Amino acid sequence: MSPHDREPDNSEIAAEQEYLSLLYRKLDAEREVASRRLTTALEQTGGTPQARAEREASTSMYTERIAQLGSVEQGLCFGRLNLRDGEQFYVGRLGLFDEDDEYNPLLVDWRAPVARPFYLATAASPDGVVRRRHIRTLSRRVVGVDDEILDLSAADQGHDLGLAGEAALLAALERRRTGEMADIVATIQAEQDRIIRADLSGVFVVQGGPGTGKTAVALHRAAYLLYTYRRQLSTRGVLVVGPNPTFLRYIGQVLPSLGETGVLLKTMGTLLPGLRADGTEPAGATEIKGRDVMVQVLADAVRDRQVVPDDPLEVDVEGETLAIHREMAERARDKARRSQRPHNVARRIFLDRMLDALTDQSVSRTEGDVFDGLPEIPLAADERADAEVLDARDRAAIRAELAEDKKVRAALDTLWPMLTPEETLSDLLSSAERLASAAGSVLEPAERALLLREPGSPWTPSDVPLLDELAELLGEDDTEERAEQARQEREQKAYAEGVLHILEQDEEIIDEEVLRVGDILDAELLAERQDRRSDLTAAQRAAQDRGWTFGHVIIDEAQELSAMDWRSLMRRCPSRSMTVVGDVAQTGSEAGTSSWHDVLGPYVDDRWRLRELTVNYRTPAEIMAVAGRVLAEANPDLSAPTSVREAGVDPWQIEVGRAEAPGRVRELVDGELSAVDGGTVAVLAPHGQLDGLAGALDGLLSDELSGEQSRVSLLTVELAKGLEFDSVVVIGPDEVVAESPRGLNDLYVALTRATKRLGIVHTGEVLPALSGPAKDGAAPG
Ligand SMILES: Nc1ncnc2c1ncn2[C@@H]1O[C@H](COP(=O)(O)OP(=O)(O)OP(=O)(O)O)[C@@H](O)[C@H]1O
Repeated sequence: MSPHDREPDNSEIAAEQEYLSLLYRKLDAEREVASRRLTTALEQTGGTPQARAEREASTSMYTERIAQLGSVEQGLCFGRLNLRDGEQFYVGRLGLFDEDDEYNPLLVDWRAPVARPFYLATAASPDGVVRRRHIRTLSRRVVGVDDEILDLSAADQGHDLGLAGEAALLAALERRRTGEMADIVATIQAEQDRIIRADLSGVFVVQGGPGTGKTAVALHRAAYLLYTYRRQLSTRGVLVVGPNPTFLRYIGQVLPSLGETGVLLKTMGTLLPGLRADGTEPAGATEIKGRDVMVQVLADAVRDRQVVPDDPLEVDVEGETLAIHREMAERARDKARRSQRPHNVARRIFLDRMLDALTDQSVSRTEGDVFDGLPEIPLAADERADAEVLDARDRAAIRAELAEDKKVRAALDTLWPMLTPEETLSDLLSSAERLASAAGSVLEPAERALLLREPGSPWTPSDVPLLDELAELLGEDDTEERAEQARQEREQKAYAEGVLHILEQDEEIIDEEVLRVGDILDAELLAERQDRRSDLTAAQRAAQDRGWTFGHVIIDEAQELSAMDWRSLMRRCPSRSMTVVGDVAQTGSEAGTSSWHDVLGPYVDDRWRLRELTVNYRTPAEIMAVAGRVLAEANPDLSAPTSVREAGVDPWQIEVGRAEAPGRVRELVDGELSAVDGGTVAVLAPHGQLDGLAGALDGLLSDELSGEQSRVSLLTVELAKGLEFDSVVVIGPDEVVAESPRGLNDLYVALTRATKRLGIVHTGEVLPALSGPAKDGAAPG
């Protein structure tokens, strides 16, 4: 507690309780209104198309409102500001207004500009705030209030780290972890707030050590942007990309708890609609597939599928033998390639040209046959045309027959096949020959051998950007579908124009000051509303559409992404409105980066902003002392963030033979479970020890089948990225380090997952970074 804090008495708690009860009554009343309106909208049937469209819009609006009102039940109001001019207002999860008092705010949404001093004001820079009060609640009950007095005479900030609402913050940090991330809306710190409310445009990089709140900040930023730029973002949606499904489950509740449901959460492995890429592969293969040279490899792989025959290819068409010559195919291929269209679209050009050539061949044969039967008569040039036996109609009929002929089609298919991204990539990666042809000049034979795999192997996350690239290179020949869609859109727009025209005529008051329908709705927008697809939210539509582009993209653990991943994500965000969150000291993937400049440069040059977070809210100082030594060895240029608190417990370390480890770990985990009293425990282990440990921890771990979440997790470091637990037991640190070229980074990640306790079980060599002078705590039991 800073020197300016004052212990409030019970009468203040009682007064806050009274106000909180008023807010909940208001919330209940709003819920009831929304439910009644929803019921009315659902009960109505029939009517004109316009009435139906309006009803659908009302139904989704009230459904969304009810969900939003439900999501703010816990922690509805968490703060109060008293300003120097005598004004006072309450800050909470959403805005509530008093209709009976000129819509004065009863509760201000935390994202509204007036709520900002709640997060930013300090004693040195009070921003008009005299007192900031944190209100702690449990369900609908006030359980405590913490005050900070921020007046002009208080020049001392009271704490080196400049924490706002220190008591409330520490209470939030001390809470037991449940396996799901909680929102931090009541205790956002000033350095975090500046990131959350940063401008929407451009690429914004948030670099920060473990536990500095990068993920929390990224998610609150999504909620803030959706609130502040709703009109802009609700049509294109926001995409949040995380490292793995476990992480998405961990953060899954944060945005709904802030009343936001319209965000699409994805991993790279699930980025493409309808494709699940959860296979595994050697780390070396992931690194190679992530390199930017793969763009060239894939382009060449597609060109390799555009074939010309060395020897004439003969095709029997109803007793006649037509020949596809090399030159004929080459001319057609050159023309199709010159069009610069994607492979499947350019195919049409190739086919047209080939059919023309085959038709010529067939026509001249037929004509030759006819003339062969006649005596030789020399013809003048102008007489020759008249002497053609077959006219244009006959030619067209022959061409149509050739186009329909199965054998002709099969022959042309071998030369320029219609391809899907999946078959192209699978064919490439399962053929040493194809790989040599497409990648011979950019990959060494040993590297190509690493990529080679059995046909039908499961897709891996590193395949996803390659499939995405191929989808671009191949394109879709959707000429007919597009013509039909354009026709429907024209019809809808014409109908919408008619509706607008009638509405404009109905407007009785034509006054410059009064908003007219046309000012807020144009025919295109109205047509879009008419479109059946627009019943879905932007996030739902985006989830079904590979080519969807988002209004904003947030990438967490962004240091893990490969050059090819970046290319895929940039494609989804042509506006380059992005929040990139990560820590280059935690990079585990060989394909990942250690420099933001390297990965962003190709897309935005140096036009990106960087903000750093420096305070570690998760890991206590005692644990960071150990982790910091590992970081110093992994990357002497980087420094670990400063811990906000101490746990009062030193990390413990023991040495155990590898064979006895599983049994011993079981005992240690039991001890940790009781030490964290209802909290969570994670065992982080190298791949090589997972099976033995899974056996030993049987009955304690989550059941994947029943979906039942347990308090104990057994994970590799890769899967623990971004997560946190009350107690962490790291097994075989030497093996964790040896398993990957970035092994020391992995160990740093493992050591920084704990909120309270850390134990280290050495099953081999004790690494120098861990055998230093740190005090050893006692292992439980
Ligand atoms: N202002 C805050 N108030 C309360 N809790 C906070 C605050 N900032 C961060 N935390 C908590 O600190 C923990 C770490 O936050 P988070 O996971 O976002 O960090 P991170 O920087 O993404 O970490 P890592 O890089 O290790 O994954 C979380 O439990 C988060 O809720």
